[in-house]
Amino acid sequence: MSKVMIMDHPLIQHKIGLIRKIDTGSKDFRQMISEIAMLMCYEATRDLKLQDVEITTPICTTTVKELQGKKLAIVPILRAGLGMVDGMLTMIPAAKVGHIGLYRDPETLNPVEYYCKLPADCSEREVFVVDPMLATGGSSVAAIQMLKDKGVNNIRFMCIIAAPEGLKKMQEVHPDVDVYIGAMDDHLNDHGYIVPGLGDAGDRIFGTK
Ligand SMILES: O=P(O)(O)OC[C@H]1O[C@H](OP(=O)(O)OP(=O)(O)O)[C@H](O)[C@@H]1O
Ligand SMILES: O=c1cc[nH]c(=O)[nH]1
Ligand SMILES: [Mg+2]
Repeated sequence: MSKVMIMDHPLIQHKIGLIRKIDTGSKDFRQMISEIAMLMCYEATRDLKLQDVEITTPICTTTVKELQGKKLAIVPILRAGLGMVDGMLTMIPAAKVGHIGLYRDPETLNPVEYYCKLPADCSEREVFVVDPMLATGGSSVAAIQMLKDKGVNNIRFMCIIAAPEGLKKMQEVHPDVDVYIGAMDDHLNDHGYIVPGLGDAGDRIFGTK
């Protein structure tokens, strides 16, 4: 079964409180989504493996640590996932970035695919899929399936707000995917929005409503 990590860092909790407020405008919302993604990336990469390497300083030779194993890629789910990319890249500047375009049909709540462009060597990388919202789970479960269909098998998923319904679905369909959650909310309303949530993340990031 996958690992689920719910963030307990005070800075993350504080910033999530700010983005929930109805009065927080796009500029501040965007800025804080990016900061939260950076802090969550720091926490979610705690278990990356290190190896010893010999180097030479200006003074002598010594042994230092460097990351071992697979290189990383970040795959935001469009649109709202785009808001998390800058913060992730601040922590992992050498990561490659793929994009998966999905929107949720407002009537059926089913995800509709419209774009997919991944790094050529994506199947050899450890991939962080990012989207601020895990609601019914339809979008993130479908995005991860798209990656698996292209041979990617080392996947983690990071969201800022999750509903229990979405987490349950993710664990049922993709039990191999570790999930990093900023805050666990209460439930979904009749329109599939997370309660208390923060509204429509994409619209708030891009100012489209
Ligand atoms: O778990 P689900 O029920 O699938 O809902 C979550 C999805 O809904 C939102 O995207 P949306 O469809 O609003 O697209 P957008 O990012 O372009 O606004 C959100 O960013 C997730 O991708
Ligand atoms: O609450 C929700 C649910 C889906 N997508 C969002 O942006 N917000
Ligand atoms: Mg949206």
